[in-house]
Amino acid sequence: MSMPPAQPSLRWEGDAIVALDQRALPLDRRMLRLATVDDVIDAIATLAVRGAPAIGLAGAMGVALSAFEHCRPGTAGTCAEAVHLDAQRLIAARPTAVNLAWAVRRALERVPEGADAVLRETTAMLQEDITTNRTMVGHAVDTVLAHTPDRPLRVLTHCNTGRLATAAVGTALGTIVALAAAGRIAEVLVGETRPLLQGARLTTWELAEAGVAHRLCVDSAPAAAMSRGLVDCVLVGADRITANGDVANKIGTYSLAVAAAHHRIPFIVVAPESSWDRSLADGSSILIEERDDDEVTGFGPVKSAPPGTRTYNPAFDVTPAQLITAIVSEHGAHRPER
Ligand SMILES: CSC[C@@H](O)[C@@H](O)C(=O)COP(=O)(O)O
Repeated sequence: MSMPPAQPSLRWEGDAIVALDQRALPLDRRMLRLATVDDVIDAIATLAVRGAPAIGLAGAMGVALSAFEHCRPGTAGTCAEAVHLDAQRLIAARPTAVNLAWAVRRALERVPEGADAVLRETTAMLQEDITTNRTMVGHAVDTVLAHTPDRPLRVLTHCNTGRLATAAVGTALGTIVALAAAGRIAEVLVGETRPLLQGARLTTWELAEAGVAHRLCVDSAPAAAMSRGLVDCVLVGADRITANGDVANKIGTYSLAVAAAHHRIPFIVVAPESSWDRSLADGSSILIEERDDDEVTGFGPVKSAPPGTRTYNPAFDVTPAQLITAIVSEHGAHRPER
């Protein structure tokens, strides 16, 4: 199956989820058909579907798949129990992005009304993601322009926060594409985002698709680029934002924020309201996903470290609120207290 560029990264089709396999990009555009809860868990855990809003939507659709499997007339008791167990497994597929738990729980609320009601809820969530993206990007464009010089900008971004990570234009990357459409982008510097290369494989692909000028750099280059005046603003997404404004995002985000603060460069986070977790006072209690050694000791079949090398491989880090210039959602810009 191949997909023309404008189609969304995931959708419901017939009796299954159809998703672009992000593991294969940019070399191969193949679509996956996820017909069972196990398919969805595997797609989320292996990052075939990735990015906080997108895994939330996939998780919610996973609840719909579970409801269609377990809930038929006369199965009320067993249905609720079975779907709740599947929901717990879906939430556990990736622990850091709160959007996953938020979306799965929202879909779960519809289970007593039957599987069709769960599916309708996921369709509503998908539509909401489209309008949320649009509104959020509008606020984020205004916020960036309020904090940067009046000329085409050099912006730096990390990981992938575009249409692949959401159901629509994206968050930070959607903002960059909108700024480019308004003639306000000179160049985007894209951090490659080791170990799984979401920047190198996905963000460059999206920027090329949108016709936005960009250069790829290794994850250790941004501080040097800032010191040479190559960065006017840093724009990133979020996986979980705590009550005080601490932000968990892709590993490497924290070091970008430290470097940006040192160089007095605005550091702006763009994320929907569903990325906020106000039940946590600050980022110290965010559960950070640790991933397998082999993501660091090589890439795909190519090994770069001696066999048996142990690794430190957190998928995310936490940027303290005081390093953040603004956090922008569909409700507007929030400036964390310093
Ligand atoms: C709009 S996506 C926001 C975040 O989910 C994104 O910045 C990120 O860290 C994604 O990590 P990933 O491990 O690729 O799912």
